[in-house]
Amino acid sequence: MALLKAYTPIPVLTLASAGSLYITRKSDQPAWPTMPTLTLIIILSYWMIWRGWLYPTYFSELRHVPTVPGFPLWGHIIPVISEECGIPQRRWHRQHGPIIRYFFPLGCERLSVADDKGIRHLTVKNAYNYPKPLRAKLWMVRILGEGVLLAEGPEHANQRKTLNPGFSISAIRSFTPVFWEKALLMADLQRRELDMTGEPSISFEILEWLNRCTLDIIGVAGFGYEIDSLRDATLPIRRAYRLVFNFDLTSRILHGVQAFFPASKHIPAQMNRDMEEARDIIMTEATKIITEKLEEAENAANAKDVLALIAQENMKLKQKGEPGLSFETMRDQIMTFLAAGHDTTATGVTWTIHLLSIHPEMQTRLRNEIREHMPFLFDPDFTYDRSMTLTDPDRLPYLDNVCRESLRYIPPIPMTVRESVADDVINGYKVPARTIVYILANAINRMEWFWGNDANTFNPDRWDNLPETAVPNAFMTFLQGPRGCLGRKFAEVEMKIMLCVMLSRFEFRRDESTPDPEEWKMWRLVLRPRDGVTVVAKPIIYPSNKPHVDKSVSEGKGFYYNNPSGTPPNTPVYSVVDTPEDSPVNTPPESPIDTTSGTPVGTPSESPVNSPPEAPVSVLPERHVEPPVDTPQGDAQERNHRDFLVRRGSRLLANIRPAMVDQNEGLAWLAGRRPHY
Ligand code: HEM
Repeated sequence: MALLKAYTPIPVLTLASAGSLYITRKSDQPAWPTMPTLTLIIILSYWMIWRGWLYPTYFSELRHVPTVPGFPLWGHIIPVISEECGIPQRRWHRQHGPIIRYFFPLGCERLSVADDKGIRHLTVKNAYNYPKPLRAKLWMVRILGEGVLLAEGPEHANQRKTLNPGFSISAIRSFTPVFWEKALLMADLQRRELDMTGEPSISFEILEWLNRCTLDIIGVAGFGYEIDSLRDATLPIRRAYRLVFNFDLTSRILHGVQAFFPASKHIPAQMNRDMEEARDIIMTEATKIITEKLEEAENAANAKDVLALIAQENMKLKQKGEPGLSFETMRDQIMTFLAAGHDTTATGVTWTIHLLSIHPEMQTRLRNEIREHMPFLFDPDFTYDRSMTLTDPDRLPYLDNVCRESLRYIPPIPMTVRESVADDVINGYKVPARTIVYILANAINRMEWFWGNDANTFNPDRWDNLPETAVPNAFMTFLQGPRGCLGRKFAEVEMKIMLCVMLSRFEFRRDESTPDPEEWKMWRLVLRPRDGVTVVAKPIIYPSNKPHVDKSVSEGKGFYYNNPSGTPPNTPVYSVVDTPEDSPVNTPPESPIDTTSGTPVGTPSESPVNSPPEAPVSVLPERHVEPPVDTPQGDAQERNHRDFLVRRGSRLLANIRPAMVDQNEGLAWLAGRRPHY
């Protein structure tokens, strides 16, 4: 039986050849063409009758799993490839329950798991029994490199441990000035584009803008490296990612084929040439980053960016007398972060802007909240430089709700695929080794048994009043467990800051002359709108002069608005000071403990960052004006900022410190907080 269900064609081919040789000899027929013909007939019968019908129907160990009706020979490939990724499974789960079996052609069995217990088993309890299938890895490695995303087992655990400090709350706080600066630069450049048209509003394709913005952010925050694609959209690195996401029909077909037959990457097709070109460009950029920045990173004592962590790991190994990390390992890690760290967040923000553009009342409500907490963003004279510390975006409850809901409703990574290494049991069903299992965020995030009857509705307010069934594993956007997204908190803060800036600068409505992006969601690593998202953007503020982006922005010196001279203007500057490190707002709340594994449910035990801090939901913190104070941490940033103000002779208009949530209030919301996603 084991031989007959063998997955590799070699035993089948050997058996078929031996069989045909035997028949040829017995029947006294000439070897040619009898033997090859017979071999072919035996192989076809094996695949069509045994693998495509008898085995999955009557013999497979998975036959007891609720199965989607259909004939295994051709399986359910048509809905799977013709519909949006995850939609057919969403439907099948509704019909057949939380664990289902369906087929790819020739009786290839697939499982999809969509209940709390099953997901926890796959992602937390027995996560290392479910690595990514080799085929999927071979397909992704060309663009992502062999970094932490594709490493497995102890190698993965080790890499993750090395990289974890780069994604701690304090590290992310140190990156926020970069988020602000790049988001403000993007808005300023968009505004300049609008002003050049002389029209009162402009149609933007925002996915491309956001991709450039997030690419520049990961460049600086991850590697201390200015990519500056916001200023130059034609940079080869952006072209590389555009090539990867080419959605013409042949590319789509070939990408599909490659997921199963990696050797098809050698077919001389345009898509393969594009992928090779993209890979070359990305590798060249990653090589440039290492060459230019590694030495600097090695000497940056307290830096926590990805490159500094790689450099420190490298030095540690060398001090132990080991050869250190190979150049390829370091380069691949950079490739992983370049890809994983930019397209995902850009897609998430794009979908959020789209959803807000079709729900204007939510957009207005969110803008009002941003105005209330961050009035400086609406001040035409506001200027920014990296030494300023602005309001923590985690303090805006409705913003938090909108982001969570948008990421639930359209998860940028709609699915992940795994293959069991050893026999296992999920929810009482035996899962033999080499079974392909899917975790489909785009199905799970909308299951009624988690979210209630309105699971299919975009409703940010649900997060204020979640049903008890909405457990952490109901939200699979970032996955969970030791293979969950390492950059989750990074992405959440980045996303919020980009939204604050964009919504304070523009009012967005859908451009009705373009196709509905929700109807054309295409999946290639991320679930993106095929033609991007085009929105009509109308500016919120009209300063007396035209906005001006000073070249010093790209040199890391700051964002100067409305100031053609390029020198920081002598105008009021708001300094909105963040809460100190020890404030409950910045403390990651605990997750419920999984009694079996002893780890927080749905949270990788070694990663503090999968638990975003939550803002108080019921009581908005009061704000009052107070003079700048030195925090116990000796907030150098704040001191620099004060020096900056003195140097420029600027009048400090307001230094707003959001009222610290007092001890009791903090405890109250910690006790009554909502489940943590
Ligand atoms: C909204 C934005 C994002 C989403 C939805 C997202 C989602 C995910 C998901 C679903 C995975 C698991 C993939 C799999 O194993 O199949 C993942 C892994 C990962 N993500 Fe993210 N991600 C986002 C942003 C980021 C950012 C900004 C970074 C880095 C700065 C990042 C770094 C990573 C890394 C390194 C992994 C691999 C983790 C591991 O295998 O241990 N992600 N992400």
